[in-house]
Amino acid sequence: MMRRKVDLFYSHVGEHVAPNNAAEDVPFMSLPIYLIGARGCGKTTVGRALSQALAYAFSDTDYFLQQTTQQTVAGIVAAEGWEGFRRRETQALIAVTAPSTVIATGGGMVLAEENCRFMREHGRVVYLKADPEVLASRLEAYPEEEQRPTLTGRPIADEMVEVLSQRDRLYQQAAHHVINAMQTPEQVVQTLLQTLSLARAS
Ligand SMILES: Nc1ncnc2c1ncn2[C@@H]1O[C@H](COP(=O)(O)OP(=O)(O)OP(=O)(O)O)[C@@H](O)[C@H]1O
Ligand SMILES: O=C(O)C1=C[C@@H](O)[C@@H](O)[C@H](O)C1
Ligand SMILES: [Mg+2]
Repeated sequence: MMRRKVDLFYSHVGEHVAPNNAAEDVPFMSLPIYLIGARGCGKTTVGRALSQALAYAFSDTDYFLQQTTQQTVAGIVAAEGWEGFRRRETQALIAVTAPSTVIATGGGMVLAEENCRFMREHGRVVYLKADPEVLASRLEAYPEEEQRPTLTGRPIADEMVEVLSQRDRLYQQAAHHVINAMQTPEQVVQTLLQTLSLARAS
């Protein structure tokens, strides 16, 4: 099933995956929607709800990685370092990309310029933006350390300030749209639907 969807975008030559269909070949209505933003901004939570509202498929690069490797994020990082995780994350992004799909990305997806370029070329990119204090309070409530091993070794609140100071610019640059993620998940979905339908109409 996954392979069939992926083949709509890619031709597979041996182990190599070569893009042959960028966004201009896919009707605007069916473009994949990539959700980007820091840990805890709601990419997974909101992404799943948005996919239901649009009757789209839903994929999550973190889940894809964990399913295909049968390891947690912490396990991959322990075995291969963050460098190995980031390499796999780029492959996961390509593998889950398909028309009519909402894609929740990992919080560090924008660290590689090639990932940003790929997302912008293949779909619509939405930044779920939230203040570090809001993100920290969500993550402190549900740390899920196997999915979110520490990035800096610092307490969560300090880590979120540091991470956003480095990445906010990258999220902004990669995004077609920036959405306030400090609303309830239902409100974020409604804002997303309005923003995307306005973009489709223009
Ligand atoms: N809009 C929201 N309002 C309140 N809580 C939220 C909201 N969005 C997500 N949460 C909560 O924040 C936590 C993290 O959400 P989620 O896993 O969706 O974030 P994420 O952006 O996918 O993070 P990661 O980058 O680690 O995958 C969850 O406990 C979720 O219930
Ligand atoms: O912000 C990050 O760098 C990360 C966020 C998570 O989604 C996972 O992709 C992983 O824990 C790394
Ligand atoms: Mg997530």
